[in-house]
Amino acid sequence: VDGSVLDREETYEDATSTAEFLLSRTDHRPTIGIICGSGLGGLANVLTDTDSFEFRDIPNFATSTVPGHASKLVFGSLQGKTVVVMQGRVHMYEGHTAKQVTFPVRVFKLLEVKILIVTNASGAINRTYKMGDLMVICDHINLVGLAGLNPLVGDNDSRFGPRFPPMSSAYDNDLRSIGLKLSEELGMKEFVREGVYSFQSGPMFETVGECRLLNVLGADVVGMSTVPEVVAARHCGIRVFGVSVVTNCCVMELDSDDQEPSHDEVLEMGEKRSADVQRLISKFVGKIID
Ligand SMILES: O=P(O)(O)O[C@@H]1C[C@H](O)[C@@H](CO)O1
Ligand SMILES: Nc1nc2[nH]cnc2c(=O)[nH]1
Repeated sequence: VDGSVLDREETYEDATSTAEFLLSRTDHRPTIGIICGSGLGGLANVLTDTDSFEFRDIPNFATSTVPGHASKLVFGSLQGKTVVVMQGRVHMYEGHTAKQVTFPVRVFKLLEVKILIVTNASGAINRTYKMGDLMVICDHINLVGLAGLNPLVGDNDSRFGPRFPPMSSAYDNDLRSIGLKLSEELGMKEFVREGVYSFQSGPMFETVGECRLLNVLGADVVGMSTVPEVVAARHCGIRVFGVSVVTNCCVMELDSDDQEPSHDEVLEMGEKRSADVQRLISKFVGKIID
């Protein structure tokens, strides 16, 4: 079933039936969920003992139309832990609602996933950041969500979580510390940062004025995903760790010679950094107590 054609809100019962569908087809019982961003899906290929499902074959899942997002859900082992990996994600700019975009996270909850690792590609707003940097996400600015487009709008099903969930420590402090320490041990200190991810709906990249606005607001990078997933995860009590690959630097001056962003460039840089992201996430998964 292609979730993009569903014209109703996904319910707790839908998530339950999707979880039951998956649990009846795999013996894996993951405690860690991972979502791979643009060009970063290679992580799923390092799992062993895998069971793989196309999104289009999973009831109630939407399928990604974006190059660099394979649309596969892969269960398997990574560093001795059982994980479930979304090789690619769906985005709101593809026409999906916030609830469709976050449906897999709610299914993860019903699979008894305790920790969600989110990855994405982003553009640098912070002028000290460079292309190819990795940023451990410590906070987000949910411009889309503040304007009312977020997965928690509508009836609240308290089986998932409370009506008014806090978001002031959305990115788990202990997990961030572990991630940053491991990045140092892996010799990545030179290009690993910690900062704030801002979410705009896309699919257009930002104007110069918008980049300057985001800079004033305190954003370090900007992207088109992740935040709805994190909101849904925190709502249902899943702890979150996030890593963003800075695939390009946002254009901050009008009429400058700076290169305009393109999805090809995003994919190219994502794939270039993919091995480092895989090393960091693999080591992280091996280290954390889930
Ligand atoms: O899924 P992510 O956030 O990694 O994808 C980014 C945002 C857009 O989907 C796309 C722009 O190139 O890459
Ligand atoms: N919004 C946005 N998303 C991105 N994803 C990768 N690069 C960018 C960018 O510059 N802007």
